[in-house]
Amino acid sequence: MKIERIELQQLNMPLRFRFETSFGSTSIKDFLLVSVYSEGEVGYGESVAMPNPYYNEETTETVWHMLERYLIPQLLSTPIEAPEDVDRLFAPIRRNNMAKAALEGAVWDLYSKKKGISLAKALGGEKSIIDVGISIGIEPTVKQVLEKVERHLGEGYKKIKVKIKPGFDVDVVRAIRETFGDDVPLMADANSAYTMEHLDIMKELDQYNLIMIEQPLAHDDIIDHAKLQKELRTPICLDESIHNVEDARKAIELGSCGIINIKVGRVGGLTESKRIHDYCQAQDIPVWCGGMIESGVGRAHNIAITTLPNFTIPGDTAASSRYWEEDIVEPGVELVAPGQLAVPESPGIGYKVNTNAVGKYAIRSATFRP
Ligand SMILES: O=C(O)CCC(=O)C1=CC=C[C@@H](O)[C@@H]1C(=O)O
Ligand SMILES: [Mg+2]
Repeated sequence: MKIERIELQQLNMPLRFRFETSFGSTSIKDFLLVSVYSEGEVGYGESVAMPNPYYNEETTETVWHMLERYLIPQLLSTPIEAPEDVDRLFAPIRRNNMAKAALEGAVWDLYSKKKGISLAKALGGEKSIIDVGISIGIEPTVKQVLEKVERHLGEGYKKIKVKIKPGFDVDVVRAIRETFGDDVPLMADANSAYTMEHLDIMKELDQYNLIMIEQPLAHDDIIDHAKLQKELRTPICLDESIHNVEDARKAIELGSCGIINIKVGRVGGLTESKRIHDYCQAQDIPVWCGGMIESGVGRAHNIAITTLPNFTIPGDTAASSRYWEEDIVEPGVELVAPGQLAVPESPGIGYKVNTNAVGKYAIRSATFRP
């Protein structure tokens, strides 16, 4: 693949709502778009790092730095045939997974466009339709969470995820169960807001037939999660704790989780996402695709990876219109049936990037050549 030029753009896109988790809230999406140009084709990737290092250690600025200083120069000076070569090329650099994933994802898109096949197909995906759920942030009141649950159930979303934190947990889950019944596919995500001192709260949550409790304990822990899992019948799902297939193997061997959330950015790209998927499939551990409030580009990558067969639980990839007045892809990612997205069949990510919209939201850009 002869790469002629790589463009890096920082975008600030206003969100249609304020998204709050146990570690902060945001109403502007600050992220990087990577465009890789080669012989008339462009591949797109998106960095899912947040502006501040609270979800993980990366930020928009650290990703820009890693791309500019290390990853883009390495890619521009090394001949590559396939996206897996990019994964190998970046392996000696420790962590900085979101930076690696942004560029590797753009190469996957480019590669599948050159082959004339969809990204889903290039990854070995099988589905033509995927089921999706929705992630509801922490709201000022339980009543406001209930209103959102009602709206999104009405849209047919196949899984409701609610964010919890100490003081905003059992009440939320109980109210949802009392209002909407036991059949609603419901889960809670704690973003590491609890410790083993909160075992009583976890045991209370265990009574509500949740599909899973996501990342209750520390972001860097798998030992206490294993202890906690022994106390609960609800499966624990790991998000922040899993950065690669080795983390997945160790967590599964220890019994720290029954489910894994694969976020392409957090694990360093689509190649590593596939490895984790394959390993979990062999171990009978279901996976699902977590969201990072992506623009349409990241959303399209999430749709593609979700077509692999062991993605058996609906992910967080909700419709573009939930997040954006105007997405940077056209048409936006929209439901084709209640709670379902169609997997594009056209080459690459299968969505056209709207360069006017990109220009409107761009606050910084740089171009790199071999
Ligand atoms: O709608 C989405 O894209 C999912 C958003 C979501 O739940 C998350 C996004 C970013 C960081 C976290 O707060 C969180 C998660 O942990 O899954
Ligand atoms: Mg999470």
